[in-house]
Amino acid sequence: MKILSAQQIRAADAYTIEHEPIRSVLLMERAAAECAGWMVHTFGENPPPFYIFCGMGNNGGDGLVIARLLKEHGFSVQAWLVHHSDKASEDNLANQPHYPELQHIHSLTDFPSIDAEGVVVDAIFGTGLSRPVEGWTAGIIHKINDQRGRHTIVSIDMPSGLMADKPAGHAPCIHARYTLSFQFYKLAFMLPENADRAGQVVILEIGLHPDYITQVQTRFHVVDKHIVRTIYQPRDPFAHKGTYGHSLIIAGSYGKMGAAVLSARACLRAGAGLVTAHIPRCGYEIMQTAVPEAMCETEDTQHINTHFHETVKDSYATIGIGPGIGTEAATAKALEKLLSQYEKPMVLDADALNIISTYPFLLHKIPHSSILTPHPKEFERLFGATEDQFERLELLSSKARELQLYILLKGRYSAMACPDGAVYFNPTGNPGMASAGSGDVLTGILTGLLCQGYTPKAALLLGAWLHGLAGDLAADDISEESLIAEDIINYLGQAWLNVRNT
Ligand SMILES: NC(=O)C1=CN([C@@H]2O[C@H](COP(=O)(O)OP(=O)(O)OC[C@H]3O[C@@H](n4cnc5c(N)ncnc54)[C@H](OP(=O)(O)O)[C@@H]3O)[C@@H](O)[C@H]2O)[C@H](O)CC1
Ligand SMILES: [K+]
Repeated sequence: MKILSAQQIRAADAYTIEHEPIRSVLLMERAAAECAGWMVHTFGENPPPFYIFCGMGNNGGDGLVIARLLKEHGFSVQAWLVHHSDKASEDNLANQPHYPELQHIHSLTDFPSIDAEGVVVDAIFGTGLSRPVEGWTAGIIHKINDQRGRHTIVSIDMPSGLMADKPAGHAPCIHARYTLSFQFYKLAFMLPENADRAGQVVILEIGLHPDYITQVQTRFHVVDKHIVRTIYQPRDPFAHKGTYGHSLIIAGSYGKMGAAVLSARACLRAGAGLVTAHIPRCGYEIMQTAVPEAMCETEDTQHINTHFHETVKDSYATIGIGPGIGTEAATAKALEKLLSQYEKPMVLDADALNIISTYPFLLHKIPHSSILTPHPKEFERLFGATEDQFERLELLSSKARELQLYILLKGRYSAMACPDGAVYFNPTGNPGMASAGSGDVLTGILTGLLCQGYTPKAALLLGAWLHGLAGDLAADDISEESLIAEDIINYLGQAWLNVRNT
């Protein structure tokens, strides 16, 4: 799914009005009907009172229509027009008479008391916000946020105060429980700094013109079922274990053999034909017992150091390196030799990335189209700090282009930058996965997908999706709280079935 900028959304709006064709006030009616429908579906069983705050633009217009529709549905509704500007938009004005009970807010003192527990609908600003909100209007936003404990806040299209494609910094902004976003995610929703502003994002189809959506060019995308289904390749009925490649997992050290076990097992569950785990001697029994399907090569010491580069053969379809290997000087030396010698795309994570941030010249030795999977701290160590998360996104994208690598920056919506400048966000996953070993599993999955012949881009998008989906399926069964990395591996099979049957 494409992520459009605020300007592109306006253009989609205009294109739809001209080419469907449809009057703009009816497009507003359609968008608002989707919102009202969602509210009836979500709150309809025992409907609470609705308090709807409308702005002067078309976001406010949506709010006015929602107020009318919910009232017609028999809900208890109160609506206010927040006069932040002197002039209302045309479609806002057209809808005001259809909601005669409309009340007005001209200053902070007009803010009503809304005591009975209910739903606060924020329809003050949408994609038309052009600057940070100031003065008494900012005060209204703070007053609405103060109601968070008692009321459920639902924002229409955007939480008021947030700009779709610019940093909001500390500007006043609604903190919504839900954001009902029209047709597309906005870039701002993808960034961790806005997580508690947008809340849970629900995408509502409002029938914007498909021709515009198909032809519009955008760098940012959200991975969806359609993309994943297109990537998925069913297995060859005549396959043998050689068909799906042989991968090498280089992982583990004394006290961190779990990382190697998780990566190797995830690599197998992702579908690699054969897996060899290259590990220190101290982990031999552990690996052979925990993952009997994997072959083992060992080092004589407690760390990977002396000769792992010597074992690397061209017959390995790919390599996953990093989980738990430590950052000893000898390990760094061996990594350098490996990078000089191996030419196919590989997966680098964790300590492999930490070593590279200490010896940045190694960045230029990584085989093109390899996949790096840093978490935000590792990313900062590799590429430096940024002022805000929009800037970090640009840095991510420019590094992927410059180095011709795929870089996955871990997060709620992991951002995956491609060598051509495109950035994909992965929507699957949950907070239960923010625990030890989850990244080692991802390394294994990505290596397993590369190994069986998926292109690096396909492996990246599908791997991140499967990893998150397996975590979601596990959390549905055993809760986010008790989820551990091994559960992600255990539910990978169900995630595969889900992808296959979509
Ligand atoms: N996506 C679609 O196709 C559809 C979207 N709809 C809804 O329309 C809004 C966008 O509506 P728009 O009228 O362009 O903008 P807003 O309603 O978000 O806000 C515009 C008004 O806000 C004023 N403004 C802007 N910044 C500030 C500020 N910092 N402080 C005070 N006032 C501000 C602006 O006035 P100016 O002074 O800047 O002229 C406008 O009065 C979209 O989000 C959807 O909700 C359609 O309904 C359906 C199709
Ligand atoms: K809003």
